[in-house]
Amino acid sequence: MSRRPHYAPFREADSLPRPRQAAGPGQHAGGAADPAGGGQGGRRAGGAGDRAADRRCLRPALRRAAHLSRAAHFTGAATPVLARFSNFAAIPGLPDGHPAASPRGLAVKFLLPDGGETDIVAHSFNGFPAATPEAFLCFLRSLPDAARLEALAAAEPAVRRFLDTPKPPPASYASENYFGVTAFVFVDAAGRRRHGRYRILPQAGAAWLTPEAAAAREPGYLAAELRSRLAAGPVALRLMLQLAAPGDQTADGSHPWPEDRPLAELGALSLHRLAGAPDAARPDLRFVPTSLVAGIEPSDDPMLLARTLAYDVSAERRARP
Ligand code: HEM
Repeated sequence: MSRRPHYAPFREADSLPRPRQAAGPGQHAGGAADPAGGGQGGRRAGGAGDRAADRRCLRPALRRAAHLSRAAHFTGAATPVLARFSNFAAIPGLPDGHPAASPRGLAVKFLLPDGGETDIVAHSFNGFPAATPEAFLCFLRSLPDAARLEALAAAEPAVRRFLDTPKPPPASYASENYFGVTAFVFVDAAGRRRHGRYRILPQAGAAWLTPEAAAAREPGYLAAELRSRLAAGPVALRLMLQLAAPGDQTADGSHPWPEDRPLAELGALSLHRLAGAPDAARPDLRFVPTSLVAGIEPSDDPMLLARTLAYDVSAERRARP
């Protein structure tokens, strides 16, 4: 099915709703991953990423609002988007119900009227096991060795929290909460600057399976569920922005801000159908957190530069014949 994208601003009164509780993800699963080779998220060249691009991309419609940023897609008409759901761990063939498949990823590309693009890359854990690229490399290198990983967790609270926080398998990619983790600076038309972190939340609320129930499902149950869900109607998600309070640190995505920070509603994402060619077949398709437009600027988080470089290397390798 295919519908024209639609987009409409929320009422002003809706733009700063009360904070809501983030979903509680669950137990970690490791998974060897090499940032240069494809890294975190299971989208390495020739691996699960290709499959994800083929089966889990959507060309949806975005309906949104908000006045926190002068970015064109926050202030104009409906903006088409392309989204990709994914699993953690760069392990081709890993079943969707495997513990190492969490956290789940959701990347969104806004296809702007002037031909430009801007991306959001989010995952289903409100944090990250590392605050710096060096610490993330250390984490990745420790994954194959349980004793080394445990020693790292004992020394690094962010690793401990990532491993110990439950990350239950979702009932659907569309029933998971996604966190942008990295802060950005949002600049409005008057030049006012505020730090914020994206969240993408299911309109109908989150729903998870028990690990046992997920393990009993078919290996690709999430892709199959998404396909049948879209045949019945659009996936409805809320694009939110958690706003920093004065003094909140903005350089460390491994530390979430307190839940009492306000959540602004930027708009509604409506995903209508699986992407067809040429989007699903684009070998160079990539979602990069520093693909920004006027009105959204990078924060002082050092991960941003490392991610930009790593995602480009990964996408280039994937595009190679
Ligand atoms: C230094 C830190 C990081 C490195 C080196 C890294 C590396 C990578 C690489 C190489 C990819 C594959 C990109 C591609 O092939 O197109 C990727 C994808 C991804 N990463 Fe990271 N990552 C980092 C931090 C993060 C953080 C903090 C998050 C939290 C949201 C995150 C979430 C994701 C997601 C959701 C994807 C899949 C995006 C897609 O579908 O294209 N990563 N990462």
